Amino acid sequence: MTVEAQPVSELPDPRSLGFTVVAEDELPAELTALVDRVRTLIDAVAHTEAPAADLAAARRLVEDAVRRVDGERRPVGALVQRTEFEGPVGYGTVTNIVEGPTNPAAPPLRLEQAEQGVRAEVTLGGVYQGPPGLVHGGWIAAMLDQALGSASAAAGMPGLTANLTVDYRRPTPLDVPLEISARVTGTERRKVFVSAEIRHNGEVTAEGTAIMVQVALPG
Ligand SMILES: CCCCC/C=C\C/C=C\C/C=C\C/C=C\CCCC(=O)SCCNC(=O)CCNC(=O)[C@H](O)C(C)(C)COP(=O)(O)OP(=O)(O)OC[C@H]1O[C@@H](n2cnc3c(N)ncnc32)[C@H](O)[C@@H]1OP(=O)(O)O
Repeated sequence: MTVEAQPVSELPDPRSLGFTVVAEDELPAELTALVDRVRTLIDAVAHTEAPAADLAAARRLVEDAVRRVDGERRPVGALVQRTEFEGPVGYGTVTNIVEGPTNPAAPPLRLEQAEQGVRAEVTLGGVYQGPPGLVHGGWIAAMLDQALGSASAAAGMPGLTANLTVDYRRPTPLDVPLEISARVTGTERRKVFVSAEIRHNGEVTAEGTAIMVQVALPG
């Protein structure tokens, strides 16, 4: 495959483009702890068979919690900067639905730079269920998309997904560790070709390929 696209070694500082940026290590520990507990709450609520009185009491506590935290808000589109990704490519939206560190609706996924591309381990509980005991196929696609986009960004070529293909090879079970990995396989002009897999016990359960298109940034 031809290699005409080059990594964008000099991405502009997103702040100069009007983005709000927060460094991940500057997120308050109290916020990340709260996100973690709300994830636990979502899972508990989704599965509870508690008596009505306990449900009503819990609802009142949640209403109180909403009053406490629903004050000043970060703007939608705010970016988080992950400093362990080398160079100016470690940006993502802070509320990204698949990996955003402040988003309790996101799974506890954290893609890391690997020898080739990116990789992560994640365990998905019952709130990610599609068929009984299995991860929803849409979430499988979403996690592959996130890994594919991150592999492109980690290689210095952030872009938007133009095309995504998913093959579901085996059922992907809930409540067990899953390994996700992705890498760049080629480039052509602004197109970045990427491939990714999800594995359980070393066996591929799903694989995806995508074309990410590098979007021209001003500056
Ligand atoms: C300093 C940085 C500041 C900002 C940083 C912000 C964030 C950091 C970025 C990454 C973050 C890191 C992690 C990744 C996170 C998440 C991953 C999830 C990603 C997504 O969740 S993303 C949302 C879904 N995604 C969209 O919302 C895209 C909607 N779409 C469009 O916005 C346009 O469609 C676009 C831009 C894709 C292209 O438009 P365009 O006008 O720029 O370019 P054009 O059409 O000319 O295509 C150029 C070449 O791509 C080929 N091409 C185009 N489309 C194709 C297709 N479908 N299949 C096969 N090839 C295709 C053409 O054939 C041509 O190829 P050729 O060079 O051979 O002629």
